[in-house]
Amino acid sequence: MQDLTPADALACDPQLAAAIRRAIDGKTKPLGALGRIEDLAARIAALKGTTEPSVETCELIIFAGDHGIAAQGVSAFPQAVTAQMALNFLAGGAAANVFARATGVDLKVVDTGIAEAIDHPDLIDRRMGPGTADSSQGPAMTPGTLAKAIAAGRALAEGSEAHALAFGEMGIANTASASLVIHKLSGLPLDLLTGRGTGLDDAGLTRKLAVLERAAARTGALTAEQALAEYGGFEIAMMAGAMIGAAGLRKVVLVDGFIATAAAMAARALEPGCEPAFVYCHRSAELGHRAALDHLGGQALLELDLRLGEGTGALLAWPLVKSAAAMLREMASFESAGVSGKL
Ligand SMILES: Cc1cc2ncn([C@H]3O[C@H](COP(=O)(O)O)[C@@H](O)[C@H]3O)c2cc1C
Ligand SMILES: O=C(O)c1cccnc1
Repeated sequence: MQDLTPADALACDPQLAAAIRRAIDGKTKPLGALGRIEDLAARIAALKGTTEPSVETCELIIFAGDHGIAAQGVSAFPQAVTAQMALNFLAGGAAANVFARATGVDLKVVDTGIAEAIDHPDLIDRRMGPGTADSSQGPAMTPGTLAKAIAAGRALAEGSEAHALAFGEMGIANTASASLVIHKLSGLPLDLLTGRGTGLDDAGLTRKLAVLERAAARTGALTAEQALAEYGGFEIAMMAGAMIGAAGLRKVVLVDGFIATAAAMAARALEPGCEPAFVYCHRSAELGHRAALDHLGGQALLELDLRLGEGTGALLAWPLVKSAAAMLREMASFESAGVSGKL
């Protein structure tokens, strides 16, 4: 990999950190009264390198791709749903479309490798192939394809004018892929990371865990590149690249649920300097998300028992992110408003 954000490039200098804290504490409110929105505002200001950050526009990029491991019966839904849902996104009818409209976010859909190719004028074609290979049998993709997927994701993020980028995904069986990637990157046990996804019953969950344990046993300790090539999806790899690209431009990265967290963990392993750009938007009800977030030291903004993906949790958190930045930029200080301080 070349030309990545240098480690610590996004770190905030102590003088600016102190100025941001003073600016927040000087606003017309009791000290700390905006709670975690203050912490969020401080992080955004540090990322943007100013006490008055502008974070007013957001775009959601949904990466769709299929997974060979779906053939092992690890999802409650058939693979055809990936293509069908991609068409639903393009027609504006999915949960992500509705939330994007409600929160004023532009939405793009990328084909990273849907099994059945779709012809639609608004679909962005970054096909790496007709889905990954079955990672319970061998590597999901070659190192060359992985590099192409990461580069494509970076370029997409770098081509966006939005101040913040949210990333969503669609890919039947991608909770299986995410569990394997997180397992290899974190060392957390698979049984803590393997959930019901789209709604497997008890027998289905037992089968899924057995498939994932077999798949994981094919390999030993892996680098982040190896973990993504062995077990990733095209959409997870492209999302990881997009997260690195967005962070390199100091865009706020809105990290969605379990699958997006797998991409964030990989992005952070590939480029540790990108972490300050990440806002963990919600904690998914998918088993394993809590453990993955704890491993990353990330505290999710929302806990709504969502377990959908598509970027839905990131979209719901966007008004919080936008409001936190606006607070710093627009809210009066005790001094400017002539409000008396604490007795
Ligand atoms: C109709 C429908 C819409 C979705 N939107 C997101 N997902 C979510 O479910 C899938 C992951 O779960 P699993 O690993 O169990 O297949 C992904 O496509 C994810 O985005 C959906 C799933 C379905 C069925
Ligand atoms: O949290 C997620 O990203 C998720 C959970 C279940 C199914 N699809 C996605």
